[in-house]
Amino acid sequence: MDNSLIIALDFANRNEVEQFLQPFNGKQLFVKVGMELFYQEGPEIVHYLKGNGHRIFLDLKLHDIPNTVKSAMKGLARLECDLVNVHAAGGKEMMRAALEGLDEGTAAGRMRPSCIAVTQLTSTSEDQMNKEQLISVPLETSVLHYASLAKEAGLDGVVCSAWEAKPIREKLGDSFYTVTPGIRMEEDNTGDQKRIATPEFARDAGVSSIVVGRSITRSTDPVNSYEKWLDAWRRVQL
Ligand SMILES: O=C(O)c1cc(=O)[nH]c(=O)n1[C@@H]1O[C@H](COP(=O)(O)O)[C@@H](O)[C@H]1O
Repeated sequence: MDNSLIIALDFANRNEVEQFLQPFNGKQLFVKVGMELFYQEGPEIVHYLKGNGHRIFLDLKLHDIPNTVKSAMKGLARLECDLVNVHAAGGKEMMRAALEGLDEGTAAGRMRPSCIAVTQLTSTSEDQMNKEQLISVPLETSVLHYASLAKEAGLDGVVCSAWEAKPIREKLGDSFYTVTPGIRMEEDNTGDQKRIATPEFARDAGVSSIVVGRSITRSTDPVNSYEKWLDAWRRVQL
């Protein structure tokens, strides 16, 4: 999670993933497998990507009763991904159960996957949160609250927007990961994201990693686009 650029492989099936990866000529990437791809292809897609040397963020955003999350995480740990996630809204007990499941499912001698909690989705605006979730505090307060719960539960970090990364680091420390989607270049389409930020803004906020999906995966030249993004992200890291 150390200044990585994570590519969100939001594709419908393995065939599309293979087509996307083919021009990268075996380059090892940090990729995110989300529910669209996983629900279609199952654990096999993780084996395939790992087999090709990619690091994996398995983004299934677990949110259920603690017992169910624990059992699900026990199974997911066996896939030996680098990073998995839950929804902080599931509560501290559920987050602790997620870690217990991961610990139980991790083979002896292996590192358990890092586990982070989604705070408020980057597609959620403050107005929407106030009206639809009936949370009447500012959005940053809600994100900080969820981040604190995640830390208390023992998680390794959170998913948040780059806008909340700095206050989270200030409150919870630099070693607590802030993984931030909703990153866009000035010229990119916003799509359904509400709390977007540029790579430069993310750098200044000190985020741990950025997640980039459609700006790369829907580009007419994904390799060139990836290199451009990597350049921007690396340049801003200096
Ligand atoms: O957990 C996530 O990865 C996630 C959390 C969040 O708050 N917002 C968010 O966009 N994501 C994911 O990050 C990716 C962003 O994709 P793009 O908007 O296409 O760059 C998608 O795969 C989302 O599922």
